[in-house]
Amino acid sequence: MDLQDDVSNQQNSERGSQISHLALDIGGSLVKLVYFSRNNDSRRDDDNEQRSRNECLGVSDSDTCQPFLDGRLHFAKFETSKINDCLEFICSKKLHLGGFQDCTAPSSENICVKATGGGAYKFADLFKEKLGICFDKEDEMDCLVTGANFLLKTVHQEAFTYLDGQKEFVQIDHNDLYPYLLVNIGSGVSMIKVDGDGKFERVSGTNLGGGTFWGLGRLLTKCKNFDELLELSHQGNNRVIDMLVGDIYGGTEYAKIGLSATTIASSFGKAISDNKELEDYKAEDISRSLLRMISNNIGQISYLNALRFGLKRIIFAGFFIRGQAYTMDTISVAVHYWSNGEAKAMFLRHEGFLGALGAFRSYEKQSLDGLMVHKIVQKNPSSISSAGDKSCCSLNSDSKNENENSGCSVYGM
Ligand SMILES: Nc1ncnc2c1ncn2[C@@H]1O[C@H](COP(=O)(O)OP(=O)(O)O)[C@@H](O)[C@H]1O
Ligand SMILES: CC(C)(COP(=O)(O)O)[C@@H](O)C(=O)NCCC(=O)O
Repeated sequence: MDLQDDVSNQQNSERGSQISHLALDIGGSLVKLVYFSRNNDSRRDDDNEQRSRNECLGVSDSDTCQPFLDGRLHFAKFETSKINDCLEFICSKKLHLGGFQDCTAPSSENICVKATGGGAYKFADLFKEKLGICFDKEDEMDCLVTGANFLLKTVHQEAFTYLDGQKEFVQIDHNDLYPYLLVNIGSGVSMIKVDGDGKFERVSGTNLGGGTFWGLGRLLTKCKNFDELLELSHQGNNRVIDMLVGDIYGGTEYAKIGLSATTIASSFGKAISDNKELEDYKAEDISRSLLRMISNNIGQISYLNALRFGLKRIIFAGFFIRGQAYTMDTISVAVHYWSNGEAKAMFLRHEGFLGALGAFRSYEKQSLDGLMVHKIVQKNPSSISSAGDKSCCSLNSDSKNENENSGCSVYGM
């Protein structure tokens, strides 16, 4: 089944499903949306559609929930700078009204949607004006932690390590989950020591984050979008621009302090002596260097914070990572190198949706509409397949493309 079939299945399915509980995470770079659709139990057709969709997702029939419990989480993201696309999407799907479809519809000024991230404050008036909804604001750090704990506890094969091109899923014992360091690499970076559900402390952060990579990359390479910049980095060679220990030490290592000749001594350092202008460098090499610089730096600061609190597990999330092999490898190597192999870097398949998932979960705290997502997931992890609006993939690990993370449902980008 190709993507198009899948999308039309999805659309048919949405016609027969009840959409509810929209939650938003509006960050400095991206708006992330999560919403839930419960399949309409009275329609047998939907059973078949669900079945064929599950086949396409690699979810076996036996994994399918009973229709009355059955539901799906949908994920979507938009650039924050194109917030109007997001408003249009919500409006076209009536996501903001979804939770009330079966009840007497309240007047729109009573409709509150869970929202987190800085944009929950910045864009509150815009959402009120355009959609007539108000934001029920949830704390960003709280949501990140709730989202991370939710994924780690309930989604099968969510966390994995990535080293030397090898991706290995980690089965985390629920009783041995805490403490860990959560490093969310969004526009900026937050480092949070997590000790339990709702028990956490933001211990550090850095302003050299995903926004820095994308911002500098855009200026230096003239790339038009983030994916293009990432794509370029695949073909680049950072050694053209980075100053290596060998460049300083005449081709040899600095063995006394354990630095090999190929260690980067100074990111972008070669540019000071090359007598070259920006145009003389290839965009690929600039992108590679930049990606390495940011990833390395975050890996190192994360390790130092893990060391500070004696944490062995560092979980990296945020859309900067984007399931990128080179990014994950660089971060992992940095953590491994600095910790002498003591600490472990882990990544999440739903890396970019922690905040939105956390905001979504806060509906449950208020037990709205008897939402039983948690129970559904517990009962059957693979059945909360995430489906998007242009593509569809599963929350389980059977994704056709290993690198295709759960940010699978990408709409409007
Ligand atoms: N399509 C995209 N457009 C812009 N940035 C992207 C995109 N995909 C990934 N990114 C990266 O992800 C970062 C944003 O990550 P995210 O976790 O959404 O943070 P925020 O909450 O600050 O928006 C960007 O700064 C950029 O590095
Ligand atoms: C301010 C933020 C929490 C906002 O989150 P974001 O939109 O970047 O996901 C984050 O950008 C951050 O933690 N910046 C680093 C600030 C610092 O500690 O220096």
